[in-house]
Amino acid sequence: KEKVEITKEQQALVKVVVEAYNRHQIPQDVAKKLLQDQYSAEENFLLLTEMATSQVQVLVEFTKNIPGFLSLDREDQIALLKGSAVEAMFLRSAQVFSKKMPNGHTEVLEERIRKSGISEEFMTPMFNFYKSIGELHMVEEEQALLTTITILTPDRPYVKDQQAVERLQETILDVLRKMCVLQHPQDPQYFARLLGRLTELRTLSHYHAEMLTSWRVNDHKFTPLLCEIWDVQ
Ligand SMILES: Cc1ccccc1NC(=O)[C@H](C1CCCCC1)n1c(-c2ccc(Cl)cc2)nc2cc(F)c(F)cc21
Repeated sequence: KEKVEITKEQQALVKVVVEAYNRHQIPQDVAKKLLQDQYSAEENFLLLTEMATSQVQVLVEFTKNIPGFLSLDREDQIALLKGSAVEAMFLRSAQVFSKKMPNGHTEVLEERIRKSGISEEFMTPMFNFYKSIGELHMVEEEQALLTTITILTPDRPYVKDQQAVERLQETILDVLRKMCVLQHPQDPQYFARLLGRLTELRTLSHYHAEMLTSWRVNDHKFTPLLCEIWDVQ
């Protein structure tokens, strides 16, 4: 059985990515806000657009710390950000939903989200994804690396030098694979299950435009940044 070992430079890479991931988290805790009060569909829609707008800004800052990202072609950097922003938002939402909370809090949070204004048809795929992420009990290194892998997806629309992105993604995949073996020795399939979630994430993200335009509000107002990133307006 080969001895799996994370090299010094891989440890340094993980440290940089995890610190950037933790530093660039959403300022105010949206889960706490949702647990404190029940908001109208209008207030929830506004909260979502604010959260999503700040999350995109946070994502841009985070990518600057991904080793090699700034050496990519400038237009490819933009293509990767545009292509991964929605998935990063759902992945972040899933991680927020999966956080350990006092008894009964997760149920209240789920209820508040169910009643937030999103139309019923999207609840099942969305919560199935959130719960499948929760079942993985990811440590923060795995969460940070999984988000990085999502950003470094070579086959996003308009990416010119896919090989360059593939090389960066493979560097991250390699250290994540080793970390999973070391972190979950009893579950050799863990790494494969982790990557399987990215397929579920991509499917859920296909619904994002409909989820937004079908939100139960009269006027769907988006920020210019969100119009850039989401397929809306
Ligand atoms: C958590 C975050 C961080 C960064 C960016 C965005 C968000 N996400 C949000 O703010 C929205 C809120 C927004 C306010 C209404 C309820 C859902 N949100 C969504 C969501 C639902 C549907 C769509 Cl289309 C998008 C997102 N899933 C969530 C799961 C959670 F556990 C949570 F606490 C908030 C969640």
